[in-house]
Amino acid sequence: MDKTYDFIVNLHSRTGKAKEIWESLEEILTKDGVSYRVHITEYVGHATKIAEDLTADDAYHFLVVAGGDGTINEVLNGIRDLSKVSFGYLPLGSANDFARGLHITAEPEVILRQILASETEDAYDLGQVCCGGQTRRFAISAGAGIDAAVCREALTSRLKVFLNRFHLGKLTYGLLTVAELFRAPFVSGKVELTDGREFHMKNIIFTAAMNFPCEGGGVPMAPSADAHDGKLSACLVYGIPRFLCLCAFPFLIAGKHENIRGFEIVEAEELHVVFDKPMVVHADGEDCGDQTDVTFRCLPGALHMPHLD
Ligand SMILES: Nc1ncnc2c1ncn2[C@@H]1O[C@H](COP(=O)(O)OP(=O)(O)OP(=O)(O)O)[C@@H](O)[C@H]1O
Repeated sequence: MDKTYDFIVNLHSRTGKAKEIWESLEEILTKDGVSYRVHITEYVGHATKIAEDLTADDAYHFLVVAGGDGTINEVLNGIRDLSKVSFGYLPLGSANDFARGLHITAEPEVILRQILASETEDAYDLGQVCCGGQTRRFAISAGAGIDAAVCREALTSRLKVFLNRFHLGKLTYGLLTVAELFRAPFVSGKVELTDGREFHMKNIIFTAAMNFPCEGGGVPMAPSADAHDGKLSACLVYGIPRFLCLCAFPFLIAGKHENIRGFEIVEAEELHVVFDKPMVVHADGEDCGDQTDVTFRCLPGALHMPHLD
């Protein structure tokens, strides 16, 4: 099989730091005589278009995404048929929750060499969110409520740009979360799981459907989420006063929130959530609008990645 790699690169990831890392990676590709093409993203949403165009035929494709979690989500939502794609990943973002979930900790140069040397693939679950007439895939998490509102704010946050300069980008999420906690509307709703369980929720803070344990730059919403089990782990937070929720955040950040009042972690192949007022919804931090009816679903083993030694 012709192994030409298509690199989809977001030079704007990590507030532009990705550019210099990518330049050193491209030197390796040139020096090693690798057969490859580079597709640099030029605007928000471009990675989806690039992936759509690359996978429009019936051939098998070796894609490698170089960027952050937002770029991964865009590419995932452009791929026509996931079963015909090998999905390599070079973490160049600021939150890097996808890399964290995969336990990819090596330097990008090392990961690149591992991808190029890989002969086999590993399959991982993905998530899918359906709401407001749209269907989006997600790799890490999707959710409604405060975490989604924070993602919306973070997309345009000057605070993130500022903090990224000091390698403190993930602090953005903490600061924005405290602000959102006290300005979010009071919403009630119901969650139905595939096994028939139902949760009736008042004063919903958020519902986060996790494929990997962490979102928001390492916050372990569902510490035991496993992208090999065919299920999503949902963290439901509701029914507690907001100041108590704020007091519980250190436990959330430490991944010790499971037994705290107001925090519930449930596993399911699918969750259907209905709210009495619109809540902000996100998929991997990408804004899915304000919605009242949302379905989160697991797509077992849908993502094929080069096995890294
Ligand atoms: N040329 C471009 N100009 C401006 N924005 C772009 C461009 N190309 C891509 N983007 C946008 O940059 C956003 C953020 O990129 P990405 O997620 O890769 O990096 P990050 O925010 O640093 O990482 P993380 O999501 O892990 O925190 C993406 O949502 C994408 O739409």
